Amino acid sequence: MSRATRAFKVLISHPNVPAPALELLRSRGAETIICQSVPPSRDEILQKVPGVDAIYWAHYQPLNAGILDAAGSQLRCVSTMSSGIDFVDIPEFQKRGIPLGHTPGVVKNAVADLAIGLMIAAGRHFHAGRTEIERSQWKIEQINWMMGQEIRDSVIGFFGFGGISQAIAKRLQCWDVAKIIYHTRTRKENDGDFKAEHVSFEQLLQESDFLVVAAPLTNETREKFNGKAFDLMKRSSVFVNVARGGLVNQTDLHDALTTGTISAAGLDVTTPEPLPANSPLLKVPNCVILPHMGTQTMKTTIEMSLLAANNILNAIEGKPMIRPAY
Ligand SMILES: O=C(O)C(=O)CO
Repeated sequence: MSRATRAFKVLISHPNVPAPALELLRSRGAETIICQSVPPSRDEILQKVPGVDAIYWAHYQPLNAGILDAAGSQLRCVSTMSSGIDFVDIPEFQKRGIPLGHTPGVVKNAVADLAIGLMIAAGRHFHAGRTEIERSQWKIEQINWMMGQEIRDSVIGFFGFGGISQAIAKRLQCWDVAKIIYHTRTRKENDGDFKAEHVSFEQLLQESDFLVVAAPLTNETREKFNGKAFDLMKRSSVFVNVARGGLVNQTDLHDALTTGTISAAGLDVTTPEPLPANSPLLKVPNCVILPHMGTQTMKTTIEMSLLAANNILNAIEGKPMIRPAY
């Protein structure tokens, strides 16, 4: 056992946290108390959390005062196993001075791969094409059928230019794109590494052939992509969201897709999640929808799980978390 600490208790909110993360915690003195319900049950968490030293939050349900109160005043730290932390009441953590960690960075490659998949799937009408086969409407004899948007010679726009956007931009360096532009509050110093240009939000909307959303959900970004925004986009543009459904007004997106205001959308995230099977968005042929699986590769999931475990171990050992959330 390396750098053994006194025994401490960690509540693990989900039974499927990868074994390497559990083994790491145990090798450093943790007693792991693992919730067994899938999806996680708040009742089970509330029953098991009293008295723990740390909480390993491996799902997206609200993490707030109710959980912290139930844990008790001995609680020393919490880490989510996620990059996004929009479901966490951060002011409550700050008020109590409880260190909070999360797992950005390690998610970027898997999400970038999936984002490019969505750009192509939406831009080249994968879902509409499949639907036409099922409807026996295969019209290959029509030269202008299923015309899509190529990545080559396109302006690629990013809303947010953190790790995920930069991983996409890095991949696209050899795709012969016309230009890479992005909108963030302030210019990113390393944007030259990606030959990317900082632009206003309006310019991003007006110039992008593909507009990729990869930014946190905050009060400032909530429903940033609404009817007004879609109206400014090109009619041929492809909208991709790999961040959070809450950045988009989904009714307005539905209207923009069905009225031809924009050409297509590729979404890994929606509101709500899970998206109900009768959602009108699922009936829109020019919308490719995935069930929030951006990080669903074993490699990335293990990396996320180890980072969350190391956040906790650092805090327990009195060191700064590797990826503190505030
Ligand atoms: O890590 C996150 O926040 C995710 O949304 C994973 O897809």
